[in-house]
Amino acid sequence: MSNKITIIGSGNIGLSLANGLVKKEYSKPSDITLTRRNLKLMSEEVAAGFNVSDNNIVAIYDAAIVVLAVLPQQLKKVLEEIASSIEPEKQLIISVVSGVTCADIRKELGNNVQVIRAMPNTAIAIGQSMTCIASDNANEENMKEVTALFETVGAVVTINEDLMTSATALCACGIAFFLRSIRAASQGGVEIGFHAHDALKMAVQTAKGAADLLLISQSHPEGEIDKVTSPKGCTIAGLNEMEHNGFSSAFIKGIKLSALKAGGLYKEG
Ligand SMILES: NC(=O)C1=CN([C@@H]2O[C@H](COP(=O)(O)OP(=O)(O)OC[C@H]3O[C@@H](n4cnc5c(N)ncnc54)[C@H](OP(=O)(O)O)[C@@H]3O)[C@@H](O)[C@H]2O)C=CC1
Ligand SMILES: O=C(O)[C@@H]1CCC=N1
Repeated sequence: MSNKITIIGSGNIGLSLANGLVKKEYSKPSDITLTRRNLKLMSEEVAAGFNVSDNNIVAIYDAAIVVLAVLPQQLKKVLEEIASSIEPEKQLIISVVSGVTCADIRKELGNNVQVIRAMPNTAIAIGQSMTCIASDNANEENMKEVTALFETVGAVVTINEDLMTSATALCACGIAFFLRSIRAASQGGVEIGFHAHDALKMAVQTAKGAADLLLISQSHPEGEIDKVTSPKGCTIAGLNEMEHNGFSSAFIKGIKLSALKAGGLYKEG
């Protein structure tokens, strides 16, 4: 298999993937082709070293892997455009498009095309993605190859395809949820006396420490919380106030709504 990768749709996630693969030395920029319709909107700095094209058919010509990274409502047109140029024996499709099944993609590209869905998040740009992958027809060799690709840029979990919209909400949208919680913490910090840049730095490192406690110690969040909450102390007072205001409930409801929405994006068009 050649090592050429073509990413159709070089927006937020397409570019993040390309940058992550280069940063972690999985690919050379010259082995990655990025496409978009409005090339003028891609700055020279962003495009540096990559092949860029506004012609999807030419761009996929010698690619071993074709990554679909356009919006769900833009996908049908792309699939119709590339359908007769895809070579199923030589080319593997990876789709990061939310709410579109492997079967939906094969309906346009043909039944003998192997399709793997991947749901990364934008931390892929720095090699810290949580990526879920699923397929209903890819062979073991291709699943292994795609697992290895995404493992160079973060952690990978293989899931059943019917859980892909849930993975979208928890992991891909999840980045935004955790970022907002860090922002909220920093705003609280400003109210209690810190300058904004100090408050943000403190909130970010505290969030990183909390995540690393779970990752490195393999412990449960409530076990770690119990270690912080002194009896009659200030932590439990703050935590309970947050819960009285619906903190966990708001997070859970948000994740459920995102999952619901993620499932309908392709059909909504
Ligand atoms: N953003 C995220 O964190 C994540 C997004 N996803 C999924 O990835 C997909 C892309 O999302 P995101 O990167 O945020 O979206 P963006 O809008 O940032 O990127 C979409 C890109 O597709 C390009 N595009 C549109 N039509 C075509 C076409 N016909 N041929 C080639 N390129 C085209 C657009 O450029 P132009 O208009 O110039 O053509 C744009 O660069 C979505 O399906 C989303 O659900 C999945 C995981 C995480
Ligand atoms: O918001 C969205 O629809 C996309 C999918 C997951 C992250 N961003």
